[in-house]
Amino acid sequence: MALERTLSIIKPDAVAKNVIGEIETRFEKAGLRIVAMKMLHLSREKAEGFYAEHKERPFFKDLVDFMTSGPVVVQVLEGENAIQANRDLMGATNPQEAAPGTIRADFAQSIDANAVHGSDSPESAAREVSYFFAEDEICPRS
Ligand SMILES: Nc1ncnc2c1ncn2[C@@H]1O[C@H](COP(=O)(O)OP(=O)(O)OP(=O)(O)O)[C@@H](O)[C@H]1O
Repeated sequence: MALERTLSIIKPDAVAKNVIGEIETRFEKAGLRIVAMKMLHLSREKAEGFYAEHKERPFFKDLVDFMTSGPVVVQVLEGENAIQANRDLMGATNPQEAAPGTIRADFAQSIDANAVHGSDSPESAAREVSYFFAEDEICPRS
């Protein structure tokens, strides 16, 4: 077991539904420590850079439109196997396929408006955490 950090985003649909607190509670109850957090409204440039790996995909413009449609909450979660633990809490990308009790099953309405993002590998976690946070904005490891 390894202590990891992962980047999580509460997307505009979940912020608009007033479920920020419920989602943060799930992280805390699962033993994922919130070690950095900020609310912001992404510019197109910031959202396009974040999702650069998807820029040739047909859904890229819709994804950027959606991610810039309202504020998001970005946080760094730390814990044992945090990357996979967070993805287990999130559920499948398509909420119709997400297991009962997951964040997406409970709060998401569609594959675009799917409530949360979570890094999917150690490499993407490192890139994504540093895309939003300087090292001195993250609480030191406990
Ligand atoms: N076929 C699709 N149609 C529309 N939007 C999509 C589609 N596939 C993915 N997306 C959107 O792009 C995001 C990034 O896709 P990716 O394949 O990285 O999914 P993910 O890793 O499950 O989700 P995320 O990266 O947000 O945690 C998804 O969360 C979703 O909002």
